[in-house]
This record gives sequence, structure tokens and C-alpha cells, in this order.
Amino acid sequence: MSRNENIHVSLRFRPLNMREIDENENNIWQVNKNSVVLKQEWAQVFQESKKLTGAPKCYNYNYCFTSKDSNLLVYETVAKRVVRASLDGYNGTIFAYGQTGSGKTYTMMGSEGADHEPISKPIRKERRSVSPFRQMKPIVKDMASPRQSKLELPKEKGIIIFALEDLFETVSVSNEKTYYLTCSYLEIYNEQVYDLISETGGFKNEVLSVNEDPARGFYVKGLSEHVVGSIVEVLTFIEKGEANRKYAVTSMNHNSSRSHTIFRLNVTSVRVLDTQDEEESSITTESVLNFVDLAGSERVSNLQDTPMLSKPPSSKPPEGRPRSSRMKSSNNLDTLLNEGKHINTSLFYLCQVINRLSEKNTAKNDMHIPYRNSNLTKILRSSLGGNSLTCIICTGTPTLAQFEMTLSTLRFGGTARTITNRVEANIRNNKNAEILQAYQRDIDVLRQQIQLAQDNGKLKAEEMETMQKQLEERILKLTHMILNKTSKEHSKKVYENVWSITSGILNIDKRLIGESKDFKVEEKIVKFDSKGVLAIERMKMMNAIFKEKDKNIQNLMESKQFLIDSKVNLKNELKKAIELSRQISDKAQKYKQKFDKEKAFRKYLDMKLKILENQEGVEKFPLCKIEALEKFYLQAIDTVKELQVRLNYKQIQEISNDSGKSYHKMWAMMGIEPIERLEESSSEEFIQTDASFYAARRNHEDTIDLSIDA
Ligand SMILES: Nc1ncnc2c1ncn2[C@@H]1O[C@H](COP(=O)(O)OP(=O)(O)OP(=O)(O)O)[C@@H](O)[C@H]1O
Repeated sequence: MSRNENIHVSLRFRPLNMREIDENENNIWQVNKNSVVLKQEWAQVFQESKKLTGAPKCYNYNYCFTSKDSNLLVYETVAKRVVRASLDGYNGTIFAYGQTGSGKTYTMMGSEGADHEPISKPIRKERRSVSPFRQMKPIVKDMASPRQSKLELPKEKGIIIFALEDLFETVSVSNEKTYYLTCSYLEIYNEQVYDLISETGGFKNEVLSVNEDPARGFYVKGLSEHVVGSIVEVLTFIEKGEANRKYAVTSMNHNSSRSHTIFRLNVTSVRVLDTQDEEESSITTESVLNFVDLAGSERVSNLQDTPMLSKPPSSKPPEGRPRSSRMKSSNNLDTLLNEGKHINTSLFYLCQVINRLSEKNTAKNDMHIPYRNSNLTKILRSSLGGNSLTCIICTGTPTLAQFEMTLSTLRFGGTARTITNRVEANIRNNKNAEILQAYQRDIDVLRQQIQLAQDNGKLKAEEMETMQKQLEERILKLTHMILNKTSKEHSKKVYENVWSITSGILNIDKRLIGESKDFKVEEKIVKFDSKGVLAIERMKMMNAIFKEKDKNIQNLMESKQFLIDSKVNLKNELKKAIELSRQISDKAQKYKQKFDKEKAFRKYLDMKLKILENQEGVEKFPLCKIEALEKFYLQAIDTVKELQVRLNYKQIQEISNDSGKSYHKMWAMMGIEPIERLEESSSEEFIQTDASFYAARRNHEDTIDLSIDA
């Protein structure tokens, strides 16, 4: 059942800051519960200067807050209703609208402490008002019991934190419904859409497109959606997103948002009915909750007054987003003016849509609404004139200097208040199959996240454990949800149905663990007979899978280490081999030198031989010369021998005189005949032979006297 709901508009003035107090500025607005009006004394001033004729205009809103009112009061009064409704399937949008520096971020995100310093004074960094998420100290993660987690939340919490606390409080105690939440965070900077928390949780400098689908309406293609199980997880994502968001110092705000941001929570709930009707066994609600922090409208003159501005020599402003996601938008005038131009243009289109919608309400006709003019209005289409409980918090600066800008905000709020949305809860009656499909989707997303983290090597053991726990928790919930609500008589039939449905999930695991784990049809009924057994089985299975994966990772790490070691060894071996080869090559070099020398020598010899060969041959040496030589040689020998004989003969004579019989020994001493012969032959014969030998020789002698001296 749909119903008409007007956009809920409230107004909030911030307190004066230090600069305004220094400059003797005043709060010129009188705030009542549902209206604001110029204070009497200021109305008089305007009347006297003829800027105002008649009584001052009273601007009416659903609720008006004084500058002393806290964010908690704002949440309780205007936002809580929308947040709570999201749990019942109503889309909701909460956004802050107002000029720059009027307190939009303070309202949505909270603050570490209000800044009351004059902006013209040098900035004291430690007291700057920064989005609390950009100052948040590391969060101690405790996914299992988010309530007890040690969160370093900002001193002044913003609406988003209150909303999350509220949501998770309800979700965690709900027995009737099972909830699951996903979140995404986008930024529209210079009319381009960026994902502030992409798949890996970081920032991708990638422009996303806003597409239109007949069923879904406008949607951001490729925007990441993260399953969140606790407030800590959501805050971690916001913190990451805030670190990537664009801020800059301007004359109006030390920490001015340079982009519009939309933080989105998708809330799904499943309630299983106590019915035997298989076709309508559960109810699912789905809702989208948007928290929009718009960049503030600003005057060019204000931007030009910004302290510490630098004007670059080439002044073409960058159209896209600066490369470094964490970088603030640079404080040069052209960049600020370019950003300001885009902010003002998109806010102008927003006002245009609001005005048209307001006219449409009164004219009750089919008027064209120019949503397509900007990405902001495309994305907020269902929040403005569509199916959404929308609440706008208009923020204003209460000083005279900002009178015109405040007036513009007051008018915007006044117009928006007249817009009627057609609101309807997104409720569906489901079969079990659909619930299970939803869970399976959820489980698949978790699996993908685990896989992605694993692939990136970023998943630490404890993170893996947490993710695994979430996965198991969801599976457990799913099983309980179905089994608890089933009457005993029909249990078997339902179990069989559940089995056939969950087999899809089980199949995935089979794929992971191989075909060995085969579940038989008979077994399944037995398993389902005891409640929760399926979940336990599956938990065990998942545990086993993760353990196996852990082991594989361990093995891979070991193999990697082994390969690294082997590489080092091989490198050393290679070094040795190179050294050896160097030595061998040195030796080879030396041998080669020797070989070359030998070769050269051989060549030299060959050459000499050739020379000899070419000379007149030895055989051609004159024969007469040879004979003369031979003769001379023989004569020389004979001479020597004879000299010896003469010498020995004397000795023999002496000996034979002594003995007479041992003469043949004496001959032997002379070396003329062998001893045997001396023994065989008679001494006279021997002497005769010997004498004839010398006689023969004597024939050849001319000069040598062979006569033996007595
Ligand atoms: N209600 C409030 N109480 C105390 N301080 C506030 C309040 N609202 C805003 N402030 C302070 O005013 C300053 C400007 O606020 P904030 O940054 O939220 O403005 P903004 O509208 O988001 O500006 P911009 O559009 O430039 O981003 C901050 O220092 C903030 O702490």
C-alpha cells in the first residue's frame, strides 16, 4: 500500500565561529519550533534601509533547531524515523543542504570539536574541524561483538553514526527477522562519479557512469557494494571513503567539501512465516538508505578571498580528479573556481528539480522533471518525488554577512517541503527458494571477497577467520530460520525441499573440495532431522576447506622459499662456473701461446730442412773427400792404438820377464783379443797374427813409424 509523504524539511543554524565573534557579527535570526524569521531589531534595520517593506517573512519548516541543539537531537527528531522505516522496507534519504561552511558535514558526519577560530588567522592544525572519520584513530576490530568494540568515535557524532548504532541495535536483537546489509560510498566531483570504496576497499581513480534501467531506474554502473555485519565494518568503510574524499581550505571553511557524497546502505530483511504454504513461506523487505552530504554553494568572491591561494602560471583547471586520491583539492584559485562552478551548477539543477516537483504537486499534471541534467539529480531521483522517505536538513550561517546565502537556503527548504513523494514499502512474499537464493548471493559475495583478498595476498589469518565466521553465521542463520519455523508434521517434506535448494550451495563446496564428499539422498533426511546439523556440517566443511587452503598457501610459501633458496644456490654455482671457465680460458690462452711457439719452431726447422734439402745433397759430397776423411780417421785410431800398444808392450815385457807364462793375459790387457782366444791359441801364433795385422796396416802408413823400441 503506497501513501503520499511530503519531504520533511528542517532547519539548523550553526553557532557563530571565532572569526564572526571577532568581527562583531550577530545572529540575526529568530528560531522558533517550526519557523524562522528575522529578529525584530534586524528587521527594523532592513526596513530603515528600505531593503524590506512590511513585516519580515516567516519561513516554515517541519522543525527548526537552535544553534545550541546537538546532532543527537537532530537525529532523534528528524532522521530516526527514516532510518527505522528502512528496516521495514522503506527507502529513505537524509541529506544536508546549505551554503558552504554552514554545518552540513558537521551534521552528517559529526566533528572532533567545533572550530570557532577566525578563518583569516593562521590555521592551527590541531584544532581544525575535520570530518571525524578523517581523524579517527585506528579501530580495534571486534566483528563478533560490535557493541563491545573499542571504537574511537568522534566527540560529536553525526547522523550517520547515530543511524548505524540504531540500525545495528535493532538488527542484532531481532529474532523475528534476519537482516543483511551492504554499503557503498560514492562521490560526485566536478560532475564525475567516483567509487570511494572500490572492491579492494581503496580508491580507484575511475569515472563511473550513471545508467538507466527500466526496472531499477538510474543506477551507478560498477559501484562496489560491500557486505557489512557490524557497525565497525561500516565505519571502517566510511573512514576509507572519507580519506579519499575531496576537501580544501577556503575562505569560508577550513575543511570545505569539494564534492557531493552519497553513503548508501542496502537493508534486506527476511521473516519466515509460520505457515505451511510453500508459496508464501517468508517475507522479504528491501530498502535503500541514502546519506547525502552535499558540497555547499559558494560565491566566487568568497573563493577569491581564500587565504594562501596560489595562482598557477597556466591556469587551465583540471577537469577530472587529481591523480592522488588522498590529495586535497589544491588550493589554487582556478581549481577552487572550477570546483565551485561545478558545485553551484549541480545545486542549481537540484533546485530546478525541486521547483518543478513543487509545481507539479500544485498543478497536478504530468510535468517533465529535468532529472537528467546532472548526475546528482539522476542518482537522487527516487528520493525526490519517488518512492522514498526523504528528510532534508537545511543548514545556515546566522550572520548578516551571509544573509543572502541563508535566504537562498531558506527558500530551497520552503519549496522542498511542498514536494510529495509516493512512498511504498518494498515487501515481497517469498518461497524458501528465494530466501535461499538471497543468502546464496550473500555467501557468494563473501566468497568473492575472500578470494579477492587472497589473490591480492592481503588476507591475514585473523581477517580470514572473521570472514569465515560471518559466512558460517549466515549459513547457520539460514538453516535455523528454515528449520525453526517448520512444523514437525511437514518436516520431512520441507527438509527435502530445503535439501534440493541448498544443494546449489553444497555443489559449490563440492567443486571446491572435489567429488569425494558425496551426500546421499537417504543421509540428507537424517541430517535434517536434527536442527542445525546441516549448518554444523557445512561449517565443518568450510573449516576443512579453509584449512586446506591454508595448508596450500603454506605449501606454496614453502615452495616459494625453496625456489628462492635454489635460485641463490644456482647463482653461486653459476659464479663458480664463470670463475672456472675464466681460469680455463687463461690456461687455454697460455697453451695456445706455447703451441704457437712450437709451431713457429717447427716451421723454422722445416724451413731449415728445406734449405738443407735444397742445398747440394750430402750424397753429392765428393767421394775423395770422404775417403780422405775416413783414412784420416782410421789413421788417427791406429795411431792411438799403437801408442797404447807400445806402452803396454813395455809393461808386458816387464811382466813376462817376471813370470814368462802369463803373457796371454797381458795381451788381453792390451785389448787386442778376447781372453778365450788368448787361452785357446798358442802364444807364438797369437803374436804372429798380431804381427801380420800390424804389417798389413803398415802398408798404408807412410809417415808413422811403427818400429818398436826395445
Ligand atoms: N551545529 C554546530 N555546532 C558547532 N559547530 C558547528 C556546527 N555546525 C558547523 N559547525 C562548525 O562549522 C564549521 C563548518 O562546518 P562544516 O564543515 O560542517 O560546513 P559544511 O556546510 O559542510 O561546509 P562545506 O560545504 O564547505 O563542506 C566546522 O568547523 C564545524 O565544526
